[in-house]
Amino acid sequence: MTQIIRTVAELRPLVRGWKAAGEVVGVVPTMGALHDGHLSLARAARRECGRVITTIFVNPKQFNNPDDLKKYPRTEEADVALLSSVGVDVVFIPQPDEVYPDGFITTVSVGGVSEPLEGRMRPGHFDGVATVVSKLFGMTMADRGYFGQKDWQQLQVVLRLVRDLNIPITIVGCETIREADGLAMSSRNVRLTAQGRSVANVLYSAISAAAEDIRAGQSDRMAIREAAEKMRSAGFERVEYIELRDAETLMPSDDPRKPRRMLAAVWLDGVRLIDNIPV
Ligand SMILES: Nc1ncnc2c1ncn2[C@@H]1O[C@H](COP(=O)(O)OP(=O)(O)OP(=O)(O)O)[C@@H](O)[C@H]1O
Ligand SMILES: CC(C)(CO)[C@@H](O)C(=O)[O-]
Ligand code: BAL
Repeated sequence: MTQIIRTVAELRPLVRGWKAAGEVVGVVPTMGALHDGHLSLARAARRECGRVITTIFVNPKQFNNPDDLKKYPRTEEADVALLSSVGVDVVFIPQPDEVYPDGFITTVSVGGVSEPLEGRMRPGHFDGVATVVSKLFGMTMADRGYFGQKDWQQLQVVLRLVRDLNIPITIVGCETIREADGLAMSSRNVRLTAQGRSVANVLYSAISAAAEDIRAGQSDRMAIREAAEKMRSAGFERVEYIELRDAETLMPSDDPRKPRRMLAAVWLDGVRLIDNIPV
């Protein structure tokens, strides 16, 4: 039976009971509007943990764009049904005034890895993420936290956060789940027009081809330029960035012996899409 819990006061005794019984507790933080990408995290948690909590909270502090926050899809009832089908124990839906009560003034800010790419394009975004994730870890007292590789930089920020602050949780990074044509699943995909949706997969196919070309010896810069060109010809309004970075620090890296990641953010139909792949 999946239980919906909306307050920390109700959640805490339940989790304390589980822990006293020796159960491992997993948490899957989300902002709702769930799709198969989220459910894959919940399924991984279900396989690996005795108890699973999925949190749904649209965190205002991580939206640098008020319009994006206003338009963020909210589908609570459907989300709870999907999580029940995966066998999640608790859907925790904290209320904004409990997460950020009057007088709340603390910000958790992770240096370095938060700064480039998404951090530069969405000022304040990772402070918002690091602050709410720290709170969700504290509220749920989970032993394991599940995050998607689709938000690669976010995953690296969270790994750094728990290491630097000695938060007693193991972070698990789960593979990106894609539509049949390769488009990474995202709650924002529903805002694409039919025409936009029909070309959106060019984001993944173009960066995949670039990664392949780099592995075959083409220069990083040339491969990236060709990928950007493909997206523009497919009708993308804007290629915000395509970068090849050190997979962990997200700093520029031209050393192919170290794990690298190609990360991109683009605009299509007024929707901002991101994706990333190993190189
Ligand atoms: N396609 C996916 N594959 C694997 N994990 C995913 C996928 N999409 C999202 N996730 C993960 O699910 C968690 C919650 O993400 P979130 O609620 O922001 O969903 P989203 O679909 O990425 O939404 P958004 O469009 O806002 O980026 C994050 O850890 C995120 O990385
Ligand atoms: C991790 C997260 C739930 C924090 O609000 C959010 O950034 C997300 O959905 O990826
Ligand atoms: N998936 C990361 C959350 C966000 O875009 O705000």
